[in-house]
Amino acid sequence: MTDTVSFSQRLVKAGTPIFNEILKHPFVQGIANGDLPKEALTFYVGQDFNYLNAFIKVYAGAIQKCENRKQMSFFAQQIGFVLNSEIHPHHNFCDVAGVEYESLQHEAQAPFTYLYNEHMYNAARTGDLIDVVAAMTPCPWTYIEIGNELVRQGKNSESNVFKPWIDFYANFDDEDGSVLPSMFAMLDAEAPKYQEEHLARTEEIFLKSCELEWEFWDQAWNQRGWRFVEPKNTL
Ligand SMILES: Cc1ncc(C[n+]2csc(CCO)c2C)c(N)n1
Repeated sequence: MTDTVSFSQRLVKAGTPIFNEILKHPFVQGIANGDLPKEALTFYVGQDFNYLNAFIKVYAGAIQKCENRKQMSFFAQQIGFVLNSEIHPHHNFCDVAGVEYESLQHEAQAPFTYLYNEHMYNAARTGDLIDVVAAMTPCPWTYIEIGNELVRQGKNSESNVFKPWIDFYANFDDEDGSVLPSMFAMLDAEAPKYQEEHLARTEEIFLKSCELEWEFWDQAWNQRGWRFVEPKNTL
């Protein structure tokens, strides 16, 4: 019976309690209800710009672990996508906050941005392809699920200032070449090569990224910086 559950389904099942907490988070509820403080929005965009730069570099690290051109072209396409398209939801937040996007592109890295980025870099440095993909999957998985859930709840009405953000993620896989199905397929193709001991560690990598997604929202909601250190801005 357990054999019928794919590895990606196992990860999604394990991550669902964390995803449910993400949905309840006041920042995500603020997107749903079209009401977020300017400070939370600008903090989020400044940190997310930094996160996306790391995400692109982790894709480059994943390319080094590929065994065929199909996998390589998927990651290469995603690098282009993150560079060119992920900026749309950022512009939505900036427009609502009334700030220029360019003014938020040199923010110092906050603690959970650092932790999440380093978590992905570590998977790319020390793990196999399955481990890097496991570290990266909660990013599209949770955002696409948030978008879909908010559309199901009818939150993307014309009156919601965050309609463009919700629609962007709800329609995500139509626009950019099925990132989530491709990542799930890669996880499922790699998983049979490993013993349970390795897969349990891969699951932990996935779950840590899920938890760091929650922390990323929470960090922006509270504008949480370093306690004692004053970090330098990114160049
Ligand atoms: C903290 C954080 N997590 C996820 C996303 C969403 N996201 C970023 S890149 C990408 C495409 C993957 O190829 C997606 C869905 C975000 N913006 N910030």
